[in-house]
Amino acid sequence: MIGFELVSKRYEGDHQALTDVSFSVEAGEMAFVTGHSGAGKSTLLKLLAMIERPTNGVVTLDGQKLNTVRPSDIPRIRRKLGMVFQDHRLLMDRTVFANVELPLVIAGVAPADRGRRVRAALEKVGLLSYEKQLPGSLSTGEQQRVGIARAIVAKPAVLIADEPTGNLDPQLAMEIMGLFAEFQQVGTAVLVASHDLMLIKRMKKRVVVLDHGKLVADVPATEVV
Ligand SMILES: Nc1ncnc2c1ncn2[C@@H]1O[C@H](COP(=O)(O)OP(=O)(O)OP(=O)(O)O)[C@@H](O)[C@H]1O
Repeated sequence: MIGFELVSKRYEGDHQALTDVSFSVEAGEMAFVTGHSGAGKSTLLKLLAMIERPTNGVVTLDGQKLNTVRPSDIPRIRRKLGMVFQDHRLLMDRTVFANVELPLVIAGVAPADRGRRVRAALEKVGLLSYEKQLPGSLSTGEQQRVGIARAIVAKPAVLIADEPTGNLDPQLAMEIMGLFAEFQQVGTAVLVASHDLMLIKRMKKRVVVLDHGKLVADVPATEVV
């Protein structure tokens, strides 16, 4: 579902962020990508989201090579991808409902279908009764869950998250990770960048470790102790 084959990324100014990274994540699999600050975790996710392009190597999403995608095709391919950010990036002047509905509007889903799907996503994250509220009236953890509802409302094949629990307390962080694990169980490929090693250990999922842009370990879920 997600494939990296000898992927390197060099930013302008000669900064080598990733070097020859190869791994894949299958449908129904969840993996963490971890490593020190600056190790290349965000860059890896940005390549999948087509926010950045690799300098070398091949990135694939659902069998499609992203290297040769034309700019006009990017929105269509991005629909296969749900993205969650640490700072959730919600529209603060729109209701919770409108925020979660946005990907469906962009995808051209008929208004009659949107309400049902938005409510299903909000129910999944336990926020059904908040639909008419503005994000500012919600707690940080609740706002993060709205971001997750928005990421999954269009039923993406792949879910990626960049430090999604960065500013949450440990209990909430576990709850959010539990939600990701649920999506894995229904067949979504889930890739989460995090430097929270305690949390990663507790989740007992596969762990891909980056060090200065190189993949230095790929620990299967069964070997996470
Ligand atoms: N747009 C950019 N231009 C130049 N260099 C960049 C750019 N984005 C990232 N880098 C550099 O690439 C390296 C990898 O950055 P990246 O953000 O992928 O790391 P990270 O592992 O996500 O770090 P953190 O945990 O601090 O978010 C860093 O040294 C960073 O300074």
